[in-house]
Amino acid sequence: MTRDYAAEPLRVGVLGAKGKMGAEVCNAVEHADDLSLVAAIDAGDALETLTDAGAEAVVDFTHPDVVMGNLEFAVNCGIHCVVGTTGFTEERLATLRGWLDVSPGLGVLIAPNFAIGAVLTMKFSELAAKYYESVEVIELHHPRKADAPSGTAARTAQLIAAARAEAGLPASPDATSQELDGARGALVDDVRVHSIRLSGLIAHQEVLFGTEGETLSIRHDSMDRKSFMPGVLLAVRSVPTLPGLTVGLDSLLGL
Ligand SMILES: NC(=O)C1=CN([C@@H]2O[C@H](COP(=O)(O)OP(=O)(O)OC[C@H]3O[C@@H](n4cnc5c(N)ncnc54)[C@H](OP(=O)(O)O)[C@@H]3O)[C@@H](O)[C@H]2O)C=CC1
Ligand SMILES: O=C(O)C1=N[C@H](C(=O)O)C[C@H](O)C1
Repeated sequence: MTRDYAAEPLRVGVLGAKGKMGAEVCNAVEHADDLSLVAAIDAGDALETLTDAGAEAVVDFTHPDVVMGNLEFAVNCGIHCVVGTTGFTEERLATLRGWLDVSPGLGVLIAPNFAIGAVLTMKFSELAAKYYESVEVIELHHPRKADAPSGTAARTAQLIAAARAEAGLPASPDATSQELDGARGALVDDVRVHSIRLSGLIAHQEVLFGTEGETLSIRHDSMDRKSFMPGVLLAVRSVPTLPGLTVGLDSLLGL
């Protein structure tokens, strides 16, 4: 029998519930009439709490080191997953697809960034990429962030690099021949990415394009973690009807 989500709220569990994002997600789910928070789990808590509580979907904002274990448990238990945690390499995505192949009907949605403006920044950057000979990405975050570059910056660089490759563009021009280690940032698929960590910041990104006589800057700023919540709630409501692996919010936003 098909589950009628309109008649009964979707039962949601949150992993990383005491963290900066997890606490915000718990609050957002609690305030949504069509969702019910049935489990709030943090480090040291048993994952079985999810199944005991009858969770139908789980949201993971934990840590790159633990997210795969969490997802393996949830997928094995037939729980749909929405994932904001970073650290998803192609290898990890392939592993996930393998798990989902034997779990028909189950959905996992992973988004490097749930803020609408950040999703648009990635899309706009992908569109602009083929028109400029130079590009560099700067991401700026709070100093408690574990990973660098950010998942968003890595994804942005990959999208730009793919668009440049398709257009037949070579690497951005750069005459640097003497470099203090790290001064030119990290290379992600041939695109330079620079990571700033600064107290007072939350999550920010600027993509700089340049060609003869002009530059284009595309910038997004999340000044409050509430900026991620509309995207997270959209993903939670959508994931039960999105079987398989979905990466990014683009398709849910009609992009
Ligand atoms: N996609 C997006 O839009 C966004 C993604 N992120 C990403 O989300 C992740 C979390 O970010 P943030 O909330 O800032 O980080 P926090 O460190 O504030 O929160 C993570 C929480 O997860 C807990 N945790 C650790 N291991 C487990 C586990 N095995 N099971 C359950 N909980 C666990 C941590 O506990 P403890 O501290 O005790 O280890 C902590 O409370 C990061 O990867 C970040 O990059 C962040 C913002 C937006
Ligand atoms: O750790 C964070 O804070 C953020 N992490 C995500 C990332 O690495 O891209 C999303 C956003 O930038 C905030």
